[in-house]
Amino acid sequence: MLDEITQFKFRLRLYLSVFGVAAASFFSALQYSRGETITATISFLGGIYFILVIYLMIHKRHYLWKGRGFLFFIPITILNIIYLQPSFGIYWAYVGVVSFFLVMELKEASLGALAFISAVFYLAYPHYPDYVLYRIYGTILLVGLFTFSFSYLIERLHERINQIATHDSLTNTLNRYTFNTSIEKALNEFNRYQTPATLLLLDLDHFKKINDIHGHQTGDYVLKKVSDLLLDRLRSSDQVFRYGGEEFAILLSQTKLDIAVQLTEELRTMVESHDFKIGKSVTFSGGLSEVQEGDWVTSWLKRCDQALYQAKEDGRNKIVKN
Ligand SMILES: Nc1nc2c(ncn2[C@@H]2O[C@H](COP(=O)(O)OP(=O)(O)OP(=O)(O)O)[C@@H](O)[C@H]2O)c(=O)[nH]1
Repeated sequence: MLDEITQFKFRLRLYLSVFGVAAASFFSALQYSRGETITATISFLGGIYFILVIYLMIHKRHYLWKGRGFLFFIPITILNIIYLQPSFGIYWAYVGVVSFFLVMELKEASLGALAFISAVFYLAYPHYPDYVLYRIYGTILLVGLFTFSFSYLIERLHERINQIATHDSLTNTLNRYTFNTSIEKALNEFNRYQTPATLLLLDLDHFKKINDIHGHQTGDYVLKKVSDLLLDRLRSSDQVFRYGGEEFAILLSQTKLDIAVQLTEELRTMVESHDFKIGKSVTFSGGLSEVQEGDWVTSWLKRCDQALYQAKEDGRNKIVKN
């Protein structure tokens, strides 16, 4: 769902850029034949810009300047048309307002559209009687307001779906789906740039007893609190995942094994010394392993699993590296 929305946005911007090339070529030729050399040159440069946008989108999956280059061509061309031919040029103002929200990010699109609307109002002012002018102003403002509202709603929904798709609803840590993609990415970065990374698998000790003695709600509270402690302590570049029921995974990017061991010891004592108000301390066991030459996701995970198993075997509340 999430990928579909992102891909739809990407494709829409690609098709609009193709349309931009066609429109720019047509208008450039037309304007040139009419002797409007300056306008023809702007349209021509617009066409080149859109070709560049399309090229980078197809070959690099990159959206040039986040669509900002659009500002220099479409709005300026429309304003120019309104200036030269106010009686029919004004119709393009509506298209101009909407197009900001299709090609740019919401904040920049809103500011751009506001500046554009002000310029349209200024250019239209001397050419229409009051009763027509107010209708033009009113309808352009409403189109701007409605388009902004829809775009705002879509952006909020997108953020919400993103949060639901990537996070665990109880603990607010990242979920298993995100774990798979993140671990692949860490492995690729190691293979390509030798960027170190250490993975920690962490399992709460005797968690079943907490559930059995204090009830599921208290169990949930403990899981949530442990996650909060971990998230508060770690850097934003580190990623905490809920790997299973009472098992977490922490991906420490740019971190070598020895540093990771020190950090995990700190996390272990932090959780152990926290008062969960259940009459005894909560502890965890952890298995650590750094990514190595020739690793696959499975081999890296297997080493962590073995280390975690060893930590449990050694009496729990322990950290083992592998
Ligand atoms: N409250 C709560 N409990 C959960 C959740 N997910 C898993 N559990 C419980 O976690 C417990 C895990 O039990 P075990 O796998 O035996 O592990 P343990 O009791 O921690 O024992 P060791 O790992 O060997 O130290 C089970 O009772 C699960 O029901 C959850 O989301 N909320």
